[in-house]
Amino acid sequence: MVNNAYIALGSNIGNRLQYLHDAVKKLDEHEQISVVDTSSIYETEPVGYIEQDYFLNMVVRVKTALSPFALLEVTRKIEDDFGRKRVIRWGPRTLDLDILLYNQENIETEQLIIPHPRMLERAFVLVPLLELNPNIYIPNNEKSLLLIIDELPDKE
Ligand SMILES: Nc1nc2nc(S)n(CCO)c2c(=O)[nH]1
Repeated sequence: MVNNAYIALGSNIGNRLQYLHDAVKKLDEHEQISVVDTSSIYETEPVGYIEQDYFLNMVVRVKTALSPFALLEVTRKIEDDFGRKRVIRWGPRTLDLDILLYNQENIETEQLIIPHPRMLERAFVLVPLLELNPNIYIPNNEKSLLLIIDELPDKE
């Protein structure tokens, strides 16, 4: 059974573009993952934590035979391979991979929550996601994503 998943990538340290490019390549090189679509790369203002450098963000669509948990292990390994130190939660990072959606499933466990719990608050996720699929369905959400983006609080 081939599954469809969307993964958000972000980087705001070092050669951000190279990190994103290499991470997408690593995903695609995995024998049970193929990257079938990649969004544009967006420069975005950091949200969440204190002053950080701007991020480069993108979203990719993958086809995979892996379970959500096996896919999570692969994304965590790629983050670690790129020297992602989870020193400060929400702090600067060489590379961040977040599983956004997996088929149209709802998953709520300690290690993994899908749909990603903060994705509807993040223009840096929703905009590239809509680029890939303007009609994307997000489980447990009935609101138009464009309306959600419009209503996101501006940086004060
Ligand atoms: N613009 C932007 N802000 C962020 N804040 C955090 S935490 N992150 C890491 C994603 O979890 C980002 C990000 O990727 N982009």
